[in-house]
Amino acid sequence: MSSDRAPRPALPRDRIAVLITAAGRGTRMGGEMPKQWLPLSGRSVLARSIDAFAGLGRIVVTVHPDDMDHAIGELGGRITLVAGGATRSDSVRAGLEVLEGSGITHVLIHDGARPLVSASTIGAVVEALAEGAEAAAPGIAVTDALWRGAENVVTGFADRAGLYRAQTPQGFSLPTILAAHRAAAEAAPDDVELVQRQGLAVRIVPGDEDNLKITWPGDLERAGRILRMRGTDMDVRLGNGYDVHAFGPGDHVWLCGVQVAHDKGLVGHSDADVGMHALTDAIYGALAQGDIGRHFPPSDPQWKGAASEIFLRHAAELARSMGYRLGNADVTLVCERPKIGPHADAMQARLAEIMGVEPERVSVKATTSERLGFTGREEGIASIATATLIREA
Ligand SMILES: Nc1ccn([C@@H]2O[C@H](COP(=O)(O)OP(=O)(O)OP(=O)(O)O)[C@@H](O)[C@H]2O)c(=O)n1
Ligand SMILES: C[C@](O)(CO)[C@H](O)COP(=O)(O)O
Repeated sequence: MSSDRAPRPALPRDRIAVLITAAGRGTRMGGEMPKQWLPLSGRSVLARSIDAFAGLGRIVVTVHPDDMDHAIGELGGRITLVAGGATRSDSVRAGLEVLEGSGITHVLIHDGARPLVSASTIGAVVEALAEGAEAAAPGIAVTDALWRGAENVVTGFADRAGLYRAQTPQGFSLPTILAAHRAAAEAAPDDVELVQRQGLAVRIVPGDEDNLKITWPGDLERAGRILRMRGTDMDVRLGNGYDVHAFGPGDHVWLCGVQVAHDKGLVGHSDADVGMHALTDAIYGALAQGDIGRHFPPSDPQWKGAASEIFLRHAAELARSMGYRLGNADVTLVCERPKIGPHADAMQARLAEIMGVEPERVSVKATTSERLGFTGREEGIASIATATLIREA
C-alpha cells in the first residue's frame, strides 16, 4: 500500500471536505468510456484520485448523470455522489451547494482526472489554509519559453516571468468559494480564477510535475510509468487460516472439495471440509475481512450441511471485487489417515476451479503429527493454509 497518503490535517478532519470533479466526458482523450473510469494499474483513475485523500475528511464526487449507476457500483457508499453540470464550474457549484450548512469550513477541490496527486501537495494546501489563507493552490512556475503559433508557425512570444501552471487540489474556505461561485457571471477554467475575480488573495504552494491531469491519449501511459517508478503499483497481502474438525461416525470425509472414502466422517455444521475452511479463512485474513463465521454464521440454519465450496467461492469473489488476484495458496492437512497423497492432485484441481485460478497457483500437501496429539490419536483432522493476494495498487 502506498505510504504517500494524505498527512494528518492541521485543520480538524470533520471540518474539511474534498470535492472531486468527475462529471466530464473526456472528449480530448476520446474512446468509449470517459477517462476517469479507465483503469490505471488495476484501479480506475477516479478511484486513485479519491484514495489520495483517504482519511482527510468528507468526500463528495460530482459525476455525470449518465455515469451515476456506474459510480454507485464502483464507488459504493463510501462517498457522497452529486450530479455534475455542463461545465466544470457547474459541477463544482453543485458539489459546493451540498456542503453548505454541514459544518464544513474548508473544501479542497480536485480534478478526478489527477490520480497521482501526492500527500505532500495535498498537505501543502491544507497547511496554507490552516495558517489562515482564504485560498491556496499548487502551481508550477513555467520554465519553457512561450510562443504563440498558428498552423505550426510561430507568430509571437509571451513573457514567461510570473507565469504558473495551475494544478489541483485547490483549497478554500467554504464561504469564500461558495460566494465566488454564486457571484460568477461566467464559468472559469478553475476555482482560483473565480476567487481571484472577487479580489481575494490566493496563495501558491509548490505543485508537482507528477500531478498530471489525464487529458490526452498517452497521459494514461505516462501516469502508469510514474506509478511503476514509484514502486507503489502493487499491494501484496498474506493471510493464514487454521481449522480443526473432529471425527464422528461415517464412511467418507470431504477434504479440499474431494470426497475421500474413510471409516469415519468429520463432524461439522457444514460438510466439515477442514482444508477448504482453512483456505477460505486465509483469503478472508489477507483481505482483513474476518473469517467464515462472520460471513456464514453457524447459527444460521441455511448453512447446515452446506458444501464448503460456497464459502471458498465467496472469499475468492470478495477478493476479486476488492481488486485482488490470488498469487498462490498452500494448504496442509494434518492427519494419520486417510492418506492424502493419492488425492492431492484432484484436490489441487478442485480448489483451483472453485477459486477460478490456474492449478499451478494452488498446493495441497499433508503431514502426520507422528501419532502425537489429537490428530495422532485420530480424533480429528487439522489444516493450516496460507494465501497471497495481489492488487496492482
Ligand atoms: N462538466 C464537467 C466537466 C469536467 N468535469 C471534471 O473536471 C475535471 C477536469 O476537466 P477536464 O480534464 O477538462 O475533463 P473533461 O471535461 O472530461 O475533458 P474534455 O475537456 O477533454 O472533454 C475532470 O475530472 C472532469 O471530469 C466535471 O466535473 N464536469
Ligand atoms: C482545474 C485545472 O485542472 C487546473 O489546471 C484546469 O483548469 C482544468 O481545465 P480543463 O479545461 O477542465 O482541462
